[in-house]
Amino acid sequence: MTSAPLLELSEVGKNFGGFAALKAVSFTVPTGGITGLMGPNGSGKTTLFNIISGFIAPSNGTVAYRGKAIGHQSVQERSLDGLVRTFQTPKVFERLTVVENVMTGAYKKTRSGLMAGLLNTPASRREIDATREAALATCRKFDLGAVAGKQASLLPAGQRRLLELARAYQGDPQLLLLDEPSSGLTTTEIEAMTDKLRLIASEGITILIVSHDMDLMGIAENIHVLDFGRIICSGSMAEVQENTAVREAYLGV
Ligand SMILES: Nc1ncnc2c1ncn2[C@@H]1O[C@H](COP(=O)(O)OP(=O)(O)OP(=O)(O)O)[C@@H](O)[C@H]1O
Repeated sequence: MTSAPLLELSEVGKNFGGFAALKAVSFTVPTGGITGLMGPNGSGKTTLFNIISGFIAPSNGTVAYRGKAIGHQSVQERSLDGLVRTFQTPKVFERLTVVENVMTGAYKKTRSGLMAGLLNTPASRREIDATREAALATCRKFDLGAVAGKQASLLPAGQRRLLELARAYQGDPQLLLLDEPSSGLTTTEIEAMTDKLRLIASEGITILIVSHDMDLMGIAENIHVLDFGRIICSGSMAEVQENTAVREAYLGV
């Protein structure tokens, strides 16, 4: 018996004025493992991520998460339910330290929350200490232990990407949406990123990843390819690379 998909997109469309950025996009993301989303520039990948995470509403179609339509849920509600995303350009709190940045990933699930923390009650102090300890453990897991106390603005590109990943991980995701996590990284940094994604997936967290990077995309078990707002191919990396429509979309041949 196959289990229900974690995420199901049905006929999702998005119009910006008269322009159809997405046209009847349907696919599922199974629970567990890594699913990829590829496509040339402007094919609609970020628009689809924005719809799944709740930043924009689709013009048509539905997004179901854990078997339920989530169109009415805000970004925050989705994130509390374990649907956590990163951005093409890493969003890091520049003036906070690395560990403080990671702590912000967990605040939504603390009992007292950020505001109570500011009031400095004993309960909130204990909670902050526990949150900091957990964030430090995450820093070490993502090879950021040595720079945990450093201001985030001082990090080079590779560590910024890892920091964004660590912060998303601290938000306790069930489905992690990663938008171009290796963009701007060197080959060695991409290898480090790949290892961390494998580690996250091995803990049972499902990953949906957008990337242009064929090496990084090689870790996805199943890949969907968008072109001009439509899915033109779905399959393994080998199947996608062999597909004529994909070759035409990327190479124009
Ligand atoms: N808010 C908007 N208003 C109008 N058009 C938009 C808007 N957002 C996206 N588009 C258009 O929709 C199409 C898809 O854009 P999107 O950013 O989703 O593509 P992408 O595949 O993520 O591209 P890239 O790889 O360059 O990031 C593009 O033609 C883009 O210009």
